[in-house]
Amino acid sequence: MKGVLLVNLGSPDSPTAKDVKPYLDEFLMDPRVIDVPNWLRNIIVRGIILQTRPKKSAEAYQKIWWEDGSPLIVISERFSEKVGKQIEIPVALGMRYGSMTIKNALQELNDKGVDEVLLVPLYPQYAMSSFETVVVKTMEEQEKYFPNMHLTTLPAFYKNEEYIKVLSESIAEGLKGFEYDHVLFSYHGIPERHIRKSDPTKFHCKIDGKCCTTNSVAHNTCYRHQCYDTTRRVTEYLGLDQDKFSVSFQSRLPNDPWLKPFTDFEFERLAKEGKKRLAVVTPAFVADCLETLEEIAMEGKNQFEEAGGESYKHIGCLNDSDDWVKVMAGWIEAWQNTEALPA
Ligand SMILES: C=CC1=C(C)c2cc3[nH]c(cc4nc(cc5[nH]c(cc1n2)c(C)c5CCC(=O)O)C(CCC(=O)O)=C4C)c(C)c3C=C
Ligand SMILES: [Fe+2]
Repeated sequence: MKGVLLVNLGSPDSPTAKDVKPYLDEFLMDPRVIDVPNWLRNIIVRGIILQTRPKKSAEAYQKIWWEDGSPLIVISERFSEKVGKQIEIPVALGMRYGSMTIKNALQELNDKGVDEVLLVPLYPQYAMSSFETVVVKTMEEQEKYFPNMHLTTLPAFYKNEEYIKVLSESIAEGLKGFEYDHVLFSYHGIPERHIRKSDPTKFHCKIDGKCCTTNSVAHNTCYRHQCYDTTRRVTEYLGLDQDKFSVSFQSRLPNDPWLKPFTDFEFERLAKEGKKRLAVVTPAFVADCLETLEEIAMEGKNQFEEAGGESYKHIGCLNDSDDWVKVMAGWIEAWQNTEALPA
């Protein structure tokens, strides 16, 4: 029997340093997130980052936490429930980090008699620190605990026409009635090294301003290309002029070189260039979370206004909107009936 496993990143159990610390430990000790030798990751994460970050992160989580819990988790649960109501096969929700484990979600499906699973990493673009780690972890759990299960993975859907349409239309809706000079497409950042590591050709990705627009098989796993391509498709759909939008990358850690331009620097640059009315969209996320609600909607607004900006709007993610639920349910039904996966 067929079933579906939706997976997102996960959140701490509560917005306290006590609960944020083990969550960050699991997250940052993932070799696909901090990709250095084990001994060095131990020093960086446990010896340095976890000494101060849990308190700071907990404070940020407190600002966005909902009565029902973490926005990312609550929204993902609502989405999963709505998708479940539109299709005929079981759906389970798991998180890569934290207490809503992938193993428990697979167990839930197994208990319902599911032995053919469609794995849906809830990330539009491919990165080794998001999409890939979900796939690898799910395969490990499946092989260890559910050897009779068969897994199929839904590919990163950044260029799928239905996704682009639903994303573009939700952005258009968010822009309605807001007079803007500029739309900033802010994607989660990753270290530049991850781009080169994920390049199967080992020579295409140079991050030189040309490689992301020169055709290559490397684009199948290139986060930077996929972010720019999402932006190109959405702005074409919306008919936005080239000088009305730009791309940036947020949420970096203070280690290696990360993808540029940085979102916080862009707030300043745009305000100083006279783009006083700014809309910000965050298409690396399908559900609003700490990175969108705190870093963009709250901190970003302050940064932009301090730099001279006058009006600012964060346009929320697709979340559990009916149109997005319909798109996901359609993909699942296509796989259920014909094994087809969205292109
Ligand atoms: C697009 C998806 C994501 C990628 C790629 C990604 C890479 C990445 N993230 C960190 C470090 C942190 N990210 C944190 C929060 C966070 N990250 C994503 C998504 C991606 N991360 C989401 C959805 C969230 C929010 C989770 C929530 O509960 O709402 C955090 C925790 C918060 C903080 O302390 O800032 C860290 C740390 C790295 C190092 C990385 C790539 C190498
Ligand atoms: Fe992150």
